[in-house]
Amino acid sequence: MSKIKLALVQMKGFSDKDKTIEKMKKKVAEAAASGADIIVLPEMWNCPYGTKFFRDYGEYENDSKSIKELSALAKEFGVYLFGGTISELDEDKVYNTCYVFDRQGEIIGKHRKHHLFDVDIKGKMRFKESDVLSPGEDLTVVNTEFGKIGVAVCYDVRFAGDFNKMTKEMGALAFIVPAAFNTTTGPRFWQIIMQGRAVDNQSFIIACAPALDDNAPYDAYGHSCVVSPWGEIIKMAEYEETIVTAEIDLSEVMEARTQIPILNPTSL
Ligand SMILES: O=C(O)CCC(=O)C(=O)O
Repeated sequence: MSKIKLALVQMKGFSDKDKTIEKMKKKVAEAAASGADIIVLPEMWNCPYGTKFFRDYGEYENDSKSIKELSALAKEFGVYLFGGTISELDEDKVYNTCYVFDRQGEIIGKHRKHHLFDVDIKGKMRFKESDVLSPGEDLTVVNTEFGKIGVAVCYDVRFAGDFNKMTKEMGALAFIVPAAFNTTTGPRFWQIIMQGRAVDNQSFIIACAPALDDNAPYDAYGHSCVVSPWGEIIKMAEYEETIVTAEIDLSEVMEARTQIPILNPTSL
């Protein structure tokens, strides 16, 4: 079984988390109605994007309304749900965490953002996630009925070596990237990075981002996308709310890797 129907929920939230959770439920129902096997949400979908919000919006895993709702949705619609990210509290630490649910609503993976977005772009933008967030330690590849899928969160996508390790050592055939690029770095880097990771791993890249929201403190770039192992943009959204659907065939990964054997160069 190599064909997968995808639905990426490019949404914006409210400052009221409960209201955002209700909206997310409607969007996931809409995505499921498209026949999706895998539904993906954006980075920090239930929290305004900013270091001053992360702790307040955080949830402990064993008492998390967001996780309960995501699990129930995965089960109700019988889909894999890559639950974007939420702010995860663990003792005194805060992580930016993606939970992955199978068709029964069980958690099959959890990825804590590994590389924190600490940048100082002169005259344009300063962001220091490490003021509040702690970095995750691990790379994450989950097992699905379709094959192995790597998970990375936003800035993680810039680290080509990690992706290469997930491909070569951990068997990833596709990557799901909940992200929230911004209108400063997005226009310059988003597409080229997504195509870069697709081409250098000969894998599908599936990236889901929040929609741009004039009322939010952070200017999200949107542009959720699906890129093929050949680097083709199969689908890419613009800035507005939308659900990006696409059907991909994982057999293309092995075709690309066989025809251009960069991952196993001694095989020729
Ligand atoms: O890498 C970038 O340019 C943006 C990353 C980002 O916005 C994030 O990690 O939240």
